[in-house]
Amino acid sequence: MLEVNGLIKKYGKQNAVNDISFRLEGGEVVGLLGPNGAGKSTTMKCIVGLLRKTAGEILIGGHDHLSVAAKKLFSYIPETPNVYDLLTVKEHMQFIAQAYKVDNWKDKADQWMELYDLTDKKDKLGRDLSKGMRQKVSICCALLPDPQLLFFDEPMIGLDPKAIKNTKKIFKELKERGKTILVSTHLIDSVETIADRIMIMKDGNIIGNDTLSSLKSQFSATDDSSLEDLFLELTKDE
Ligand SMILES: Nc1ncnc2c1ncn2[C@@H]1O[C@H](COP(=O)(O)OP(=O)(O)OP(=O)(O)O)[C@@H](O)[C@H]1O
Repeated sequence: MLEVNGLIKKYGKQNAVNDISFRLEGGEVVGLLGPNGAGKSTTMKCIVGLLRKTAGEILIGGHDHLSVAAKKLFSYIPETPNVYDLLTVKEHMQFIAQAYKVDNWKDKADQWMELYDLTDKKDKLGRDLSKGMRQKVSICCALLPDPQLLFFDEPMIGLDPKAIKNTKKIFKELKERGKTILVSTHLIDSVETIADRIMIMKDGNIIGNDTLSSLKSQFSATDDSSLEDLFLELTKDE
């Protein structure tokens, strides 16, 4: 579903992403972890075409990632939600529904807005929404087209506890429905139970990419050590 080969992204002379390669098979859920500045957001932004890559090849469903065919396959939830100042919550849904030709969009949009407590905010303008509400709108917009592949960059940031709980539940449901998910997060427990694989980045490199149990055995962690213990061990400065 996703193939990244030799991705390099430089900001000026600095390599933010340092020649990384990885794949996501259809139906896989992969947790992308790493300390601040590791290159997680840069990697995602290059994949979804928001940043121009310096080098490398990225294929989505076998199509170049910048092609329309690729864009039809995925949704992206950015680390900072961008909403349109002058569209209401409902108009955001309508805009996405029309762009992605979503059937029966009103019922689907109502369900997502209800789940994220946005029903009574549906006529509020984007510019009048709180940070958490913007994040909720961003998530609803990404879920509405029901894409095969979802990129979540720090989806829990700014969400209230109920929305965090719902989002974890949605991850589980999406996984059960065979969706492919790449989720970057610092809330390690939010991916520990659902991720088929964990990818750990540090200084622009992938320093671990395997199932949790394989990572534990590779790095001689004990069976009862958590993903958090493993993460801290792998990313500690020498
Ligand atoms: N627009 C930019 N211009 C210059 N350098 C940047 C820019 N954006 C990111 N960087 C640098 O690229 C590196 C990777 O940043 P990135 O935002 O991808 O990390 P991250 O893993 O997502 O971090 P965080 O967990 O803090 O969100 C960092 O060293 C950062 O300072």
